Parts: sequence; structure tokens; C-alpha cells
Amino acid sequence: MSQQTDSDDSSYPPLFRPRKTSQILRVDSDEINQKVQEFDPLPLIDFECINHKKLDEACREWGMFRLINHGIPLTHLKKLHDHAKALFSLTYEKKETSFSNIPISYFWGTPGLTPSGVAIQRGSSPLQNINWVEGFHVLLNLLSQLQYDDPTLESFRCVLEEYGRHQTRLATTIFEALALNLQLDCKRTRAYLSPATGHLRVHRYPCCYEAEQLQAWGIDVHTDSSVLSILHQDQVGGLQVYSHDQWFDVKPQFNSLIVHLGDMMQAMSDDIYVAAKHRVKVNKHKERMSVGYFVFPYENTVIESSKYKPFTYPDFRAEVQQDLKTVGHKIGLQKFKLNKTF
Ligand SMILES: O=C(O)CCC(=O)C(=O)O
Ligand SMILES: [Fe+2]
Repeated sequence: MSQQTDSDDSSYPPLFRPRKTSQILRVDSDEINQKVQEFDPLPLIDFECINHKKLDEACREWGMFRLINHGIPLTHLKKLHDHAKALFSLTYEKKETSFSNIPISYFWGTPGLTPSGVAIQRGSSPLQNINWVEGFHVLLNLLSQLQYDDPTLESFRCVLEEYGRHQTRLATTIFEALALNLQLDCKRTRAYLSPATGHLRVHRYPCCYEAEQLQAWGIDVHTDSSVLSILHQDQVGGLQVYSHDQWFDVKPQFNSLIVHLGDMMQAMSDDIYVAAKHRVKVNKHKERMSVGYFVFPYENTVIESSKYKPFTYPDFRAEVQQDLKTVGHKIGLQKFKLNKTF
């Protein structure tokens, strides 16, 4: 059976385009029709009536939960995905030239970006640790200051702006609930979450025809550096979370969101809450899309805890960028630990 691709190859970054020999593949029907697990172990939180005990357990044990009744209309989620799909299907060259600057910049191959969205080269070789992903990095607080002449880009910008407002609303309320559970004082609660730092990453994971040979990941295992990240994924699946000593598939469910706790939240909670360890699998047969929202503390807020030396988010970010360049991966909170175990 010949391979079904979702997109024209010219829209893929050159490195992701199939080589001639890899276009005809035996389709493993088990893999395609993989039965969706009925049981979803991921904790479920209803945004309309937050159960604080359940939320606390989810944050201690998983660092991740599924959010329902979030108040973002389904029509808006569909609009966001439709616009993103149309833009991803532009040629690779067009994406590079149309989105070469803030507030919306195009990237591929690496989730490691500077604050303005420039890809960080990892390790000494440009091909080292390539992740099978491309995306748009969107700085939400600058979105309203720009208008595109092109109506398609302008319409995408407006949809992103509205989606960003929803994410700010959700993150603020969720963070307040977490701060209450952790009994953080008012001063810290205010300083630890800066809505102005919010940004989006709209991802497309191209089909990866040689998944086994390349041992590729959509995004390899990591924790987010944020306080909170809120993810919306399409119906394809591929996101996995590590908890209770094993990997779990995070089932796709278009009308729900996936909230991740990031490194900043783990430090703020004195390690009571965990940053979710997660990764994204590649798919030989289907492209996948997801939209992540990431929010951070105020730039000059010092995070104080009994487990880590005091640090600001910019200190943490500088360390991560340095490690990506020198060792090729993020070391993260371990670098700031007071009693290092290694
Ligand atoms: O696309 C996903 O499911 C996850 C993306 C992600 O982990 C990230 O951008 O940090
Ligand atoms: Fe992530």
C-alpha cells in the first residue's frame, strides 16, 4: 500500500522531506488502527468547579492534568487549528520569509528557542538532536502592536490574540488555586506569575517515514521551564507523560486542554509539586498539530525555596541556553539544587 501523506513535501523543512526510497512503506495496520485505550489515567479537573484536593494530588503525582469546561468555544479551537494548518502548508521558504521576526517567528528542528524565538543550536553539529517538529513562536504581548497586510496572516494573528486571552484567563485562575493549596503568601502569588510573559508555540509534527532508522522524536523527553504550560492537541496523539515509574499516552480529546506544571512551579512549591516529564512520539502516517501556551514569573522575581539557591527566571533561562549549546541538552533545576545528589 502506498504511503498516505497529509502535506505537500515542499511545505516540510528540507531535512524532513522523504527520501525517494522511503516513500513506499509497508503500512502496519495494527499501528494505524491502534486501539485507543479506553481508560484514561490522567487526572481530570473541571475548571468550572475546581476540586482543590484533586488538583493537589494531580500536581504532586503527575505534574499534569486534563482540564475540562475551560470556556474556550469549540469553534474557536477549530478556527485556530484550521488557520495553523493552512499556514503550515505554505512552502518552507514562504514560512521562513513571512515569519522571520517577532511577534510571530517560524522555527523547525528544535524546541530550544531564545525569548524572541530564535532557535538555539544544540551541540557542535547542526544535525545533533533534531526534533521532528516545526512551529510558530508567538509573543502574545506584542501581537496587538502589529497588523499584517496579508489577510490570511492578519486573520491568524487575530485568532491567536483571542486564544491568548483565554489562556491568560485560565493560567491566572489555575495558578491562584495552586498558590492557595501551597499556602503561598499574597506577595509571592502576585510576583510568581507574569501574564505578560505568555507566549504560544503552534506546532506541526511532520510524518516521519523512517522513524525507526532515525530514532527520531517529535520532541524528546523534557520538562517545560515555565510556571505553567497549557496544551491543546488535535486528534492524532503522540504526547506521553512519565508518572508512577512509567510512560502514559496522553489521549487526544479535542475539547479538553492539558495543563503541565513546569520547572518554575516545581521550585516555587519546594518540590512538593513536580514538573511533568513528557515527550512527543513521531508518527509515520499522520501529521500532528498542537498549540502550547507557556507562562513565566516576572523577570526580576527571585524564586525562594528551601531546595534551591535563590534564582530568577532569566538566571535559569541563561543556564538552560548555555547547557543546550555546550552539552546539547537541558540540565534544568539540578543546576540550582542546594544539596546536589550528583
Ligand atoms: O506537542 C505537544 O504535545 C507537546 C509540546 C511540548 O512539549 C512543548 O512545546 O514543550
Ligand atoms: Fe513541553
